[in-house]
Amino acid sequence: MTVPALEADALGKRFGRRSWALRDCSFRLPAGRVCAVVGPNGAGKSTLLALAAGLLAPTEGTVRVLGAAPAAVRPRVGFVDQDKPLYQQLTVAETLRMGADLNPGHWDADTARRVVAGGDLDPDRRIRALSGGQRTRVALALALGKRPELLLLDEPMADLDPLARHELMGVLMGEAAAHGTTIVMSSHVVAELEDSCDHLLLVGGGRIRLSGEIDDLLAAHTRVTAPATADLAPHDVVESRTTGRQLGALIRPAGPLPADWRTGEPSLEDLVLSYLRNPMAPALTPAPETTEAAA
Ligand SMILES: Nc1ncnc2c1ncn2[C@@H]1O[C@H](COP(=O)(O)OP(=O)(O)OP(=O)(O)O)[C@@H](O)[C@H]1O
Repeated sequence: MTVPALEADALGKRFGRRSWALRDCSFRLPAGRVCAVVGPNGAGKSTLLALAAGLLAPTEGTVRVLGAAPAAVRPRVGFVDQDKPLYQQLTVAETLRMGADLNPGHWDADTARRVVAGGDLDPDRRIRALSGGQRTRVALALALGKRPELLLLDEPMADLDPLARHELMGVLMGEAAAHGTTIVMSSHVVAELEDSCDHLLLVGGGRIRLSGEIDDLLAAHTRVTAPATADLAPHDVVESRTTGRQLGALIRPAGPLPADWRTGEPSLEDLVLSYLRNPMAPALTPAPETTEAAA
């Protein structure tokens, strides 16, 4: 069996005495996947990534990264925090040199230089003089230069312009394809993730609400239009709305659907938005054994 890139078992993190940022999170991410982590503000995405990066310790449960405790595999993991912490007084070139010094034997200078060059950045410019998006580019260059097996990115595209997003997404996908790098990336822009990600973790209220391969998750759901009197009861209902004599719903069918219902597969954005609009919708997180068998 291949070792999963990321594996959480009943993982929980509490800040202070009562406030749980994450609770009872169990999932398994096979190696080599590009995984989107989505969820509303305050859902627990950054907390989850910081736990995986070993920057926070779990309050309960476990998280294993590349088959080991996060702290034990730090050299094999790249992490770009939402705040992109960099040394403000260093220049761009000095920052990349620091990357090379900190990662002897596995520093990919070409990739790091290419990421920086794509932004037309002056290598002698100090970090403190860069814009937010330019800083993101340097942070991504540092993380990619490390040639990590797992790359954890907390909203990496948030302050990039559309062209830079497109270009850097291409660089990330190129890395994943060329080196089998597992990428876990939180984002609020779901439409952008549809073409690049193959795995989804939807976090809400500190819990995992959806986890799995995106194709499987989409195939498990059906958007239906039925007569207003239709009985949805045997199915798991994510959301439903009646307008006049018609009922529109997103369901997880529990069996064959009546022939007079119109049906279609949702898009990823439709699926995610439906779950976000309906925090009480039943979760779909395959049992770890199932994921393991599929892997
Ligand atoms: N250091 C901390 N101390 C206390 N509470 C915290 C801390 N970090 C996060 N939290 C709380 O944990 C919860 C989850 O926060 P987290 O930053 O993980 O959410 P998020 O999904 O990344 O949100 P966003 O999309 O806004 O970035 C929130 O209620 C937040 O207030």
